[in-house]
Amino acid sequence: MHSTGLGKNNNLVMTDPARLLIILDDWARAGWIRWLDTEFAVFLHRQVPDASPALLLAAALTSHQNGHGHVCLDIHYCLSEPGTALSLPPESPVRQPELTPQQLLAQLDSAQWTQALHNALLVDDKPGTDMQAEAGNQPLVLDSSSGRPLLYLRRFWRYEQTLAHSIQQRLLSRPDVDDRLLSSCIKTIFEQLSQNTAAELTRDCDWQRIACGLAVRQRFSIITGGPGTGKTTTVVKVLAVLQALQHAAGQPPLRIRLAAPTGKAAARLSTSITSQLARHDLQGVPGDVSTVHRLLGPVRNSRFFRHHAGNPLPVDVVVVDEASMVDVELMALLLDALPAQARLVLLGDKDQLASVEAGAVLGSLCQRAALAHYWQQTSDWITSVTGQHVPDHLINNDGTGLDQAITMLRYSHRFGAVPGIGDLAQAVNSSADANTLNAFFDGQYSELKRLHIGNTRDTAFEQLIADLDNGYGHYLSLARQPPATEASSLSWDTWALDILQAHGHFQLLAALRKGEFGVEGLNQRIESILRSAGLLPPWQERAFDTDDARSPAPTQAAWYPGRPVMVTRNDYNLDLMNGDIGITLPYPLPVPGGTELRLRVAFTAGDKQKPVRWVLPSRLQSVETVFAMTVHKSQGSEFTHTALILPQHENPVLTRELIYTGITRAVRQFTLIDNNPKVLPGAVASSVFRTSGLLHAISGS
Ligand SMILES: Nc1ncnc2c1ncn2[C@@H]1O[C@H](COP(=O)(O)OP(=O)(O)OP(=O)(O)O)[C@@H](O)[C@H]1O
Repeated sequence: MHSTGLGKNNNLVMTDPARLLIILDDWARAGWIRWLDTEFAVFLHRQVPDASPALLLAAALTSHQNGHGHVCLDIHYCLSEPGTALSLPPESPVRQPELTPQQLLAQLDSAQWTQALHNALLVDDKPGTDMQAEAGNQPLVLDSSSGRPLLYLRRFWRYEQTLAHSIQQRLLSRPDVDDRLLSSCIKTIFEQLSQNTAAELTRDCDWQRIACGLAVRQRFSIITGGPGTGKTTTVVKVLAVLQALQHAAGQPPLRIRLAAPTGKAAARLSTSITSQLARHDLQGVPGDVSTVHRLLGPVRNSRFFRHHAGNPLPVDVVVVDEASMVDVELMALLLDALPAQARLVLLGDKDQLASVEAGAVLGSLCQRAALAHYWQQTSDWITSVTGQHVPDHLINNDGTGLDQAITMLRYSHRFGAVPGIGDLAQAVNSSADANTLNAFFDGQYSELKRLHIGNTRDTAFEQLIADLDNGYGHYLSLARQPPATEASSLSWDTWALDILQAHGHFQLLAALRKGEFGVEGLNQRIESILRSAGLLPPWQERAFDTDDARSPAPTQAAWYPGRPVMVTRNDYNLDLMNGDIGITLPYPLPVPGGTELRLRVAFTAGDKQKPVRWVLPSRLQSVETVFAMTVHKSQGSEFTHTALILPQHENPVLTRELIYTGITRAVRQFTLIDNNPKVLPGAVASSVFRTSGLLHAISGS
């Protein structure tokens, strides 16, 4: 076993930078932090050799926090609850370090640590405002303006300031809107498009109308709500109202762009809006949705985009769906590229897992959404324009300007026939206890099932996976009935589209990556289950070259018909986005003397002329098998039947947000697979706390 060689001198670590670096090295070897985090501290030490160990430790932990989705290190939180704040121990540590971060942090107090951060060469401790942000050149920024010392890498601090400044500006400069005209347009559009379900008519307050009014009234607004609360339905009405106002004013139609963070989420929004457009004549409301990256225009082989403050997007309105998945950098770049006059409407579920990258922007902005905090004058305006009355307990004259721009939709229309899924998600969200959670699976809801399995060799698990109606057997049976080799390319495309659609029928989600209950172990196990069931070809180990089955190519060993893969990195050359799912299938290709079937990966292309893109497997640089998918990767997707498998032991990765996100991916049926009765309630009791100074930067000053 590796030893740091420090022996019992651990109490000297905080007095000697060299010893601290040895400890950081040990943490990286133990898999508790990344090498990048350790290297960052080493780099700073080389630049400024007299930087204190406490500062180097803070720098490494700030970098570690960025890797866990936080924009900064919250000094107080880190000292008071180091395990939770730093998500340590990690999901699958290599080993226990000689001295854990928790033990080392116990040697520090907040005043001492903050004091050690005052180093003029490395830390900017008077960062001022966004406008002066370029002035400092220290790599770290200590922002104490909220009363809590927060340590940032300068890059992230600048993104947050840019965002805060831009949102503030938009909130301050409202567009000119004639309230009487707006009121009449809302009335007309809602009457024209309303489904008028019994549920809708019996509720006291129609939040969708309120959301519509507030989104039209401002240049920045957020519509948040759980699954099926009508975010998409509402935004279509917002856009229809905006175009109607333009029309009434004799102005040309607004230039509207719709975007989502992943290709999959973009396709889902496009499908939803297109189906509404098919039912109603909505002039000027587009059905095309692009990814946010594509909207900004990526410049090949660089981190830059064509659109930025110097070359703004030619738009009047931008709508971003699934905004909880947009990280602080991308959101800052988007706001930067948006003309000052344009409206931005963010849609998303504030309770879902945040982006994997640093910065839970939507979650931070919507922290106060449940209680609305509308001013009396906002409430009066809402009543006069939309006819709705805001309940008294949601009115608060101490609300912020940002509060006035946020609407939370509170009634789900999605789960009418399958209320168990929505009710369970809500119970998870409100931290229900073990008994309440268990009661959901006692048979009262046919849409909720629970499998207790000790390991993945359990027959019940095997049956679930291979099931022909509700498991992977569904799409794989279709995949085993290809058209005739000589059939038209349209027949092959139609077949592939049916399979891609059938694949969305069932998905197994996992919380972890490693181990028997992590996606890696599960993918192997599921492959072998499906092979034994005769649903996948038997030649697992034999290499199957993608263009010639007779010449094995070791690097391509994993390709076989039926293999589902997920793209893990945007590939602009192939026009595939992170999160896109393809299925490996045979495809007829001309060869001398006839036609032969070769393996290709079929992706939905979203193009009526060419609905399927058939990609040569070897061209796919970053893909992984996706029989099991992490809950993180499942965001922005939904599946008719979703199964969530939990590990045998509690783990810091398991949080309320993760369980909620997993459950809400289910449309008709949800199956929980677990064994240890403590794991579900333990996860539901622990919530992700994303440290960020964004809310204070917008509203606190
Ligand atoms: N006011 C309403 N009355 C009746 N049905 C509604 C209403 N609003 C939305 N729906 C229906 O509820 C379903 C979900 O709506 P929608 O897709 O707009 O919700 P969402 O919040 O965008 O969902 P998701 O979180 O899944 O993206 C749709 O079938 C829609 O037609």
